[in-house]
Amino acid sequence: MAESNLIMIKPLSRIDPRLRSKAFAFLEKLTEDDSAPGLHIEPIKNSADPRVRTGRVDLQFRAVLFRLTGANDVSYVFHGIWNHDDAIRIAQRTKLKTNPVNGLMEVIEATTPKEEPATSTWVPSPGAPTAATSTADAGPSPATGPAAVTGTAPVLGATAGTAPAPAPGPAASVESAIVPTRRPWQVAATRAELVNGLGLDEALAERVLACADEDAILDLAGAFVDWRSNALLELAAGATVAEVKDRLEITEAPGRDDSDQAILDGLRQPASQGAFTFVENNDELRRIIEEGDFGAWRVWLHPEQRKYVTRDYQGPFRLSGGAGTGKTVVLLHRARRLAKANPQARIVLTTFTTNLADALARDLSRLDPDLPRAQELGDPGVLVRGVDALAYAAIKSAGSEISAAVDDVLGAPSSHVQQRTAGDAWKAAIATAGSDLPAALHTPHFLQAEYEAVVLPGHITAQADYLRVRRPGRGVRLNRKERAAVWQVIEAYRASSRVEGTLDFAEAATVAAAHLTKQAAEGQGHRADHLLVDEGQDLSPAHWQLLRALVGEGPNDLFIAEDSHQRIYGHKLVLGQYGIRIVGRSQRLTLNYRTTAENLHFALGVLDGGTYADLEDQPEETGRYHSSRRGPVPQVIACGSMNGELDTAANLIRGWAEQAPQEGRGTETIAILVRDQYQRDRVVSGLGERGVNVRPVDREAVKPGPPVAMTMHRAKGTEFSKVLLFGMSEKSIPKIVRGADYSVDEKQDALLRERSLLYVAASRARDELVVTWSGEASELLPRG
Ligand SMILES: Nc1ncnc2c1ncn2[C@@H]1O[C@H](COP(=O)(O)OP(=O)(O)OP(=O)(O)O)[C@@H](O)[C@H]1O
Repeated sequence: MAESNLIMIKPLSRIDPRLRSKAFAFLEKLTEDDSAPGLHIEPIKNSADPRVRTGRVDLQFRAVLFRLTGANDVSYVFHGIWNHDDAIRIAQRTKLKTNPVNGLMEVIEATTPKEEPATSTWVPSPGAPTAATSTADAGPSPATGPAAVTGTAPVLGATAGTAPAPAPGPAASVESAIVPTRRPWQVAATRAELVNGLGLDEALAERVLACADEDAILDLAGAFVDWRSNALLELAAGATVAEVKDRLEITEAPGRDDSDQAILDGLRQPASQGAFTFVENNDELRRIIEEGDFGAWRVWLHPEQRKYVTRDYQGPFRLSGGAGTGKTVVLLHRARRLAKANPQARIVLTTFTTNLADALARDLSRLDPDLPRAQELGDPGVLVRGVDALAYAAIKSAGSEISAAVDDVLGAPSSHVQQRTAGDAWKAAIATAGSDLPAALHTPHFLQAEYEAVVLPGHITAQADYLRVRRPGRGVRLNRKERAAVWQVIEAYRASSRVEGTLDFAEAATVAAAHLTKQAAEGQGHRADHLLVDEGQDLSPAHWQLLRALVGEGPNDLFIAEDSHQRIYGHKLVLGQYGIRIVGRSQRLTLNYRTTAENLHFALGVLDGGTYADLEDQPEETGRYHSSRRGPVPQVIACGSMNGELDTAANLIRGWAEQAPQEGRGTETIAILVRDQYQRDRVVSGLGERGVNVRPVDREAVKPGPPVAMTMHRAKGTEFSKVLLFGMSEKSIPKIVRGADYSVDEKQDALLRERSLLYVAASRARDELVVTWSGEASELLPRG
């Protein structure tokens, strides 16, 4: 009996649900004893690679594998499962090889069996994807075969078919020309650099140079499973050969032969681990098979992601990246890496809302169900909490000692601060004490922003201090009289909260930070060793003060994931002002895993016209991001009336829901996103009247069942296969942007947040995106 290792290939690991249990049983047996008679592990006559084997999954299906003999053990590379005849043909033609320049392993398909594999000719297997309509069941699988298992030129990442969206209802006109798709492209490298520097063979280099537009190079990238897929994607995004090598951590390793050991060595390089993984045990194998492509993030990290997971930093680090570039995935893996390295470490993983924190907690369990989890702030293990929940936990654990911090921040001691201030408290304070306020400042929005950006962070408790405080980044200038008027309202607000025994969220975070800072100054230490922050762009000054106070300065103290294009709450700020000095420790992820290139292009189009700065106040550019996947161009549909728009939506959702089972998905992977709860409920009832059942989602998680409707804010952190953005008319832009009562700066910032909100919403769509409105279209929609 001979145990063996198993190496799974990323895109081929998606196995038709009907074959999952058989595939698992087969592979489990293979790792226990590859000579077990039921497996029928057999070499193939006239095969291009003598290492190739087929194995019997059941009467109809065969697995194709490669057997590698290392110094001490045997490993199998799992290539895929096909119908018997296809499997034999693929096994005859496919070969593993070591790249002569960089030593990485490659999967090559020979044009004919036993012919020296045509490394110089890329040969798509029958039915392999060549255009935007690549689907998960491309390849030689029969109708009953494994939809996800393709030929040697499989599709990367496509999880659902890309059938055109069902026709819109009556009284609607499709404005599909809004999004240009084909963008001209030219490789930023010479032929010699591609061949001698990167390691592409001559023919592939030729094909790369011949690609005239983005579609062509993306299609070419999708034809490979090994390191070349990511390398071509980087080239598609405009990288030079030096940049590709740097991002994928490709080093030169000439002289490696094609021996089994050389191939195994090549497989262990970071550039290979984005596509190949050594399966650790049967539990892991089961999860890889069961989760298929949806669990790919758990197993196959892009070399850049891996770098940010494993590297140590001597202080705060900032990882930026557009929607869907895998920032959250990095955070989850990094939390796990830190917890495994030191089980006693107190690791806090936090984000802006409770919903997002719940999603992080669920995904961390998916990543590693056995990871030690902390229940309370200060316990060893990983604690996952929303940032406001951290503040309240710190306040609760302080007991009556919190009184001094309340005094410090608010100017009067109190330990009765567990309740939250009512949402309309600023309005009430303006009504009580706002008579001297100029009209432009007469808004709860302005006062809350002033309070959170200037008053609380500075621990200002007296009018005299407010009158002379610096107000960087606040836009609106205030003279002395205006400041006095603002202060009167702030005092009224504080007085009312004092009577009620409440704190608002920003006050709670500031008070908690003050308490923790004092404790640390008294030598009582900090509550956490490592803090990992998601959605950093949405956090307020008080949050950053709290986070800085929770963890002492030191190695791996703060790791911040953020995307300033997705700031939909709060105001722009600069981290350095809150004791978080990044200086030179920031990097960006650019490969979008979630959305198709077409949807990404649309989403990025929404951002045009806004100017953005990151958390270090550096300009943030749009347009750097690229996607590995292709799909239909988003449809934008103008409707004559609300009723017409509802008819269109009903048609569309009905059609998508019918397609879902054929595409192997539940209907809850379809979402309608709207601007607010009122509209959400209106859509749900309007569709109900048209016989289409849609479930409104609020705070709860999305569960298997009918399509869902939710607000664009709630959609943050989620993703769906198909998304309808409903009601994208000019009227959907809220009053603060249109109304006369607001200052120019406030309006501009609010408009920027609206753009970001639409960008967030559009970037939730993995496969298909449709946008509808009635009346006048929102000015934020991209124009063709
Ligand atoms: N290495 C990977 N392999 C496969 N899928 C991945 C990988 N990394 C991320 N993904 C998938 O891409 C999608 C987006 O990932 P993630 O949520 O981490 O991105 P994000 O940058 O945090 O996005 P957002 O800013 O929009 O929240 C998820 O479906 C995730 O599973």
